[in-house]
Amino acid sequence: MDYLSDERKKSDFDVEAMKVAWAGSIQEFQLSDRMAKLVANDPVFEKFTRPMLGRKELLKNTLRKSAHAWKLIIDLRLSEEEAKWLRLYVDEPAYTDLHWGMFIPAIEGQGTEEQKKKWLPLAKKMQIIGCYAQTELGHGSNVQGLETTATFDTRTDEFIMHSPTLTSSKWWPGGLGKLSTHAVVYARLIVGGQFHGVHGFIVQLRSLEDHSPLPGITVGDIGLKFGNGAYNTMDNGVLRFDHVRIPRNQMLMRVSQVTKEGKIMQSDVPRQLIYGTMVYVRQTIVADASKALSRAVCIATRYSAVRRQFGSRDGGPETQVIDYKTQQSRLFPLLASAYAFRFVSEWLKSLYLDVKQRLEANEFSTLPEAHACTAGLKSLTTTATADGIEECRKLCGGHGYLVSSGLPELFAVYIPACTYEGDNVVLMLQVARFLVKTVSELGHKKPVGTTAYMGRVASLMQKNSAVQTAEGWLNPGAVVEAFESRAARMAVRCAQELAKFGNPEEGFAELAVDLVEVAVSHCQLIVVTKFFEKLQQDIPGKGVKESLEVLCYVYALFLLHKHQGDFLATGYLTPKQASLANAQLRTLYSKVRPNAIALVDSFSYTDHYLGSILGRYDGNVYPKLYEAAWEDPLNDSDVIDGFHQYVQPILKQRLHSAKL
Ligand SMILES: CCCCCCCCCC/C=C\CCCC(=O)SCCNC(=O)CCNC(=O)[C@H](O)C(C)(C)COP(=O)(O)OP(=O)(O)OC[C@H]1O[C@@H](n2cnc3c(N)ncnc32)[C@H](O)[C@@H]1OP(=O)(O)O
Ligand SMILES: Cc1cc2nc3c(=O)[nH]c(=O)nc-3n(C[C@H](O)[C@H](O)[C@H](O)COP(=O)(O)OP(=O)(O)OC[C@H]3O[C@@H](n4cnc5c(N)ncnc54)[C@H](O)[C@@H]3O)c2cc1C
Repeated sequence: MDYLSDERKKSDFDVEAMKVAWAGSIQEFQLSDRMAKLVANDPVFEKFTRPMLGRKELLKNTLRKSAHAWKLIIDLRLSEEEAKWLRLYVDEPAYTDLHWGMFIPAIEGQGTEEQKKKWLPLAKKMQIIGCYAQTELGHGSNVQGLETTATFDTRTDEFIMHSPTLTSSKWWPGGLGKLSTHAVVYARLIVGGQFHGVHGFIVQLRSLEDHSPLPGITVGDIGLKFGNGAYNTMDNGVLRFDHVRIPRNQMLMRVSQVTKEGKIMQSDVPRQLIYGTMVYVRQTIVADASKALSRAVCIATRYSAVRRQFGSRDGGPETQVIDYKTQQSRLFPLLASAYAFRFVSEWLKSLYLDVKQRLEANEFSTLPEAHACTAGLKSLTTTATADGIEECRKLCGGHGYLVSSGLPELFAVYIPACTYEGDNVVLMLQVARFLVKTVSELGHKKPVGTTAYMGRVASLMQKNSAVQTAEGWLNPGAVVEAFESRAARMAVRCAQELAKFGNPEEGFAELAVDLVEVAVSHCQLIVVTKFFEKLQQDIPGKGVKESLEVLCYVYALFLLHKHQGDFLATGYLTPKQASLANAQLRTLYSKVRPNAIALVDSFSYTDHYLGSILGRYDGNVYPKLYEAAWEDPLNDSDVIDGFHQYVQPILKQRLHSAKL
């Protein structure tokens, strides 16, 4: 029985066509759908019991699933793209994520042709397992502050890898603790007693025969992390070197080379390329944000349509909680954000692929913008997604707190995204630096790409919003101009404040809070603009484009409402115009309402991937919650273990004293 069928009938767009719009293309949809079903129908990938497992059992279970996934990849001859989708739908962080997601990309991006030829075939056949060992106990954000040393020994033509202090211990790398045989280790290059910057080195950690750590290497897991199950399927590790020798050709040498004689040779490649793997991964994290947020939103939306509270008249049904305006005002902006992040990630991927091609051809001019966009959008989308998952839990009331809602584990597994691959505040400060530089160069350099609007800064500073009615806000030009003006005005005002400091670094430190706000406003502008640009494309299917238009305005006007202080303080909007935007937002919520279930169905998530009783496709929530309660190990017996030993004596004592 489909308890949500009435809801599904209300929608006025073609859901199958929306699935394609969400996936990006029919090919991508079919590929993803095939992998989702493959995983959902395979009992090895069962995940409901995960939060009940102890750490060792949990990790072993992950190894079993990863081995099975690898067997499927080989047996079914899956392409790299198919394998990525398969791992996504298995939905369990594993050592393989870092192997494929960072170790291999680090060698691809920073290795020489010779190094790639040697290491990539081994890694791609999984004859070695690698991780990305950058962060240390004492330093994560400050990469130039890393303490591990790689000292070149001209006599033996080797580097000596060493951990000189406790704080130089590598700490956090995923897959390092128990599984990696190799790592790309970031360390201070020392040649002839001089420091020559931080570089990556391929280091073997464990024997390929019996997996024991090699001499001079101390390696282990850093311990239990937040939440049951969640990210504890990953062996984040600690690593120390005691004068471990590696051949010279294991330094990744695309950026700088060390000769046999101990000479440093700089190629034309900028040193920032050493950070290139982070640009790649940050871009994938933006795509992951839309997946995580859409999952949470799918659960909360379906459950909000099933759940009823108050409002019964003449014995009729109570009100579906999704019909409360307050519920809509919390839920629908998140639904719109999931779509907004999906489309901005699509754009970011194309930007990244373009930069990658240019880098391969030794053309580096677009790298700073790619860094700013990946850093800023990673920060913006992961912050919003982490907050959004928690909001979805609250939107589900008490049942959202049950593990079987799927939300607690999703939250626990997701929130480190605000920290890993760059703390979100640190990353926004990188965007701010890029913007301040752009403003300072306005007189002699035409801004391009995502900062092109700064080229119109004079008019953006003068012209105020012309919107006169609530309908006036349903105009892409009016909305985009509002976001451009806010971002440009905030950036210019900050630049003026900065100019008052004799020492720019001192000014940057003092104004850091304002600078982060400038960076956020710039990144929100990018997301809004890319959503409108998406709507310029041909999007087939009855009502699909119209529904996306509604979501685009919801996303933009919700941000405008949330940050109205900025829009008012910069003088671009009057209080009346801000309140008209809010009135329009209320109208938009009622347009989303009939389509809400169809909009989350369009994510095309299987019940397996959602992993939530509240978010079941058929809406059959209460019987399934009731059944699941009886499957809890505590309900194996009527009287629990420990009762006779610890509780009964207390009860008996009470009976005894009552008799007295
Ligand atoms: C099969 C596929 C699966 C896909 C899944 C993938 C994996 C999924 C996720 C897995 C889960 C977890 C993985 C987590 C992994 C990690 O966390 S790895 C560790 C990440 N660490 C960080 O992100 C550290 C953050 N810190 C930094 O990035 C910096 O070093 C920082 C930029 C903050 C340092 O600032 P400064 O000290 O000012 O920097 P400098 O070194 O002096 O350099 C400044 C110049 O360099 C430019 N820059 C900085 N970063 C980059 C970059 N990434 N790319 C290009 N350019 C960069 C910066 O703009 C300065 O340029 P300028 O001098 O102004 O011209
Ligand atoms: C689950 C997980 C997986 C990870 N996987 C890996 C991995 O595979 N490989 C790897 O190398 N690393 C990994 N890391 C480490 C991760 O990349 C770092 O933790 C991250 O970059 C943040 O650095 P940090 O811990 O030094 O934070 P810190 O920099 O110590 O941050 C602490 C606080 O200080 C603030 N702060 C720091 N610097 C500044 C500044 N300049 N201005 C203002 N505020 C500042 C931050 O905003 C934050 O509030 C992982 C971390 C986690 C949690």
